[in-house]
Amino acid sequence: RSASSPAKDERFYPRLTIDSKENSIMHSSPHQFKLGSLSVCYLYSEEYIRLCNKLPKIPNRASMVHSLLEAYGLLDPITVLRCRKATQHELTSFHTTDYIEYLQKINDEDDSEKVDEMSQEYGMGYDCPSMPGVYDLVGCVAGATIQAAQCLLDGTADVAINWFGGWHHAKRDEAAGFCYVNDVVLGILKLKEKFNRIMYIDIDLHHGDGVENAFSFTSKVMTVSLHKYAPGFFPSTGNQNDIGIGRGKFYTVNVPLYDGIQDVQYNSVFNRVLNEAKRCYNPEVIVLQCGVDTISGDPMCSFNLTPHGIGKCLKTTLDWKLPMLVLGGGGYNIPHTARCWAYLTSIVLGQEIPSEIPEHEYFTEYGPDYQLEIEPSLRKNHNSDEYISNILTTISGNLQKIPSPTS
Ligand SMILES: CC1(C)CN(C2CCCC2)C(=O)N1c1ccccc1/C=C/C(=O)NO
Ligand SMILES: [Zn+2]
Repeated sequence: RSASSPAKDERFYPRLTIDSKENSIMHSSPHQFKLGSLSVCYLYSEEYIRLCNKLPKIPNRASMVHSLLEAYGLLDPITVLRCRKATQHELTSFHTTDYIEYLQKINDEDDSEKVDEMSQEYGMGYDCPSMPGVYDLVGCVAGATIQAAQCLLDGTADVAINWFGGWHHAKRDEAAGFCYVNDVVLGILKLKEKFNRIMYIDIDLHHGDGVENAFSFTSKVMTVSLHKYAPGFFPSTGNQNDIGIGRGKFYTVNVPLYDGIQDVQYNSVFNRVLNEAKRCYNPEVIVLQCGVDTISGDPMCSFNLTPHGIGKCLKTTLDWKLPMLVLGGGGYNIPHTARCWAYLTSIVLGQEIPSEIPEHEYFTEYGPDYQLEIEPSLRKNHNSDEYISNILTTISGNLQKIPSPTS
């Protein structure tokens, strides 16, 4: 135990027993996570999956993710929790009552013309089409992430997973960027009931603006976002000089990147920034938004990562042995998104899974290779080494200004 951090409860450390029967088929392969088994919970319900399936730009994605996890046997060692809907009171711990009551009003309205009159006021429109059942969806997404956070508060899990959450753009009083509710903010507010220093890490292609805005004034939550930053690219915020304000100054970290970045450079940036942020901030709990619209083959066609590279980021944070809330996010090549989140789940479990996609209901979607691995594309990388080095210097300079805990 490092002297600086108070003696931590055993529950938050991975138990180093090797339960050979149900868990962790251990191989010595190089990328194999350390021996040991974490207690992991996963939030799910039929209604939740059905509602997520209806989202216009990611049809059926929730079912494909869930089915692949099942097919690989990844849910066997996991506590699968049926998620409940968030209450209006829970939703308004971040969102305005007006906005939540608006969602309730349009929930049963399927005459989209009538809805569209009110829509513009609450961010509903092209990016966030109003859809029947939107309040039910919002309740499930938020309820699942809040429940996942509760597992970490109770210590009933070391890692809590909600692959159908991670909607990081929603604002308190409006939908934004395809996000109707900011379940990430709601989960962090739940964690704040017990933890004093929460680190939010966002590796989605897009800047985690909604979460950053919610906590830019406080040092209780450090937000770190790595994302594409280019003129006109949504949400067009999150440059390296965006570092938080007031008491939150230096507790917002942004790593703006250009198209074409691949695993090695991305992992190097991630490890440098996150290990320094951890050393300076000494977080008690981690929230990781794992949007995978950064993968080669995603229609966003921007970054050029593979599940292996994203997996290395997850391993870096798992090695800290802190309780973790793991969320989904973007990912518009649906089979690739399922491949990636299945692979990340296997890393959390320290369980090796075969490259062959197992037979299951959506098997045909994984053609023509029917393999788990994804190769990088042959695309130019616009991130020069000097650009990266300058960004790292700036960020390191800012992190050094965080008062050390003893002061
Ligand atoms: C509507 C979708 C979400 C889908 N999409 C592409 C992908 C494939 C088909 C079109 C977008 O660019 N979108 C967006 C449109 C406007 C604003 C934001 C987003 C995406 C946000 C995001 O991923 N945050 O993490
Ligand atoms: Zn995204």
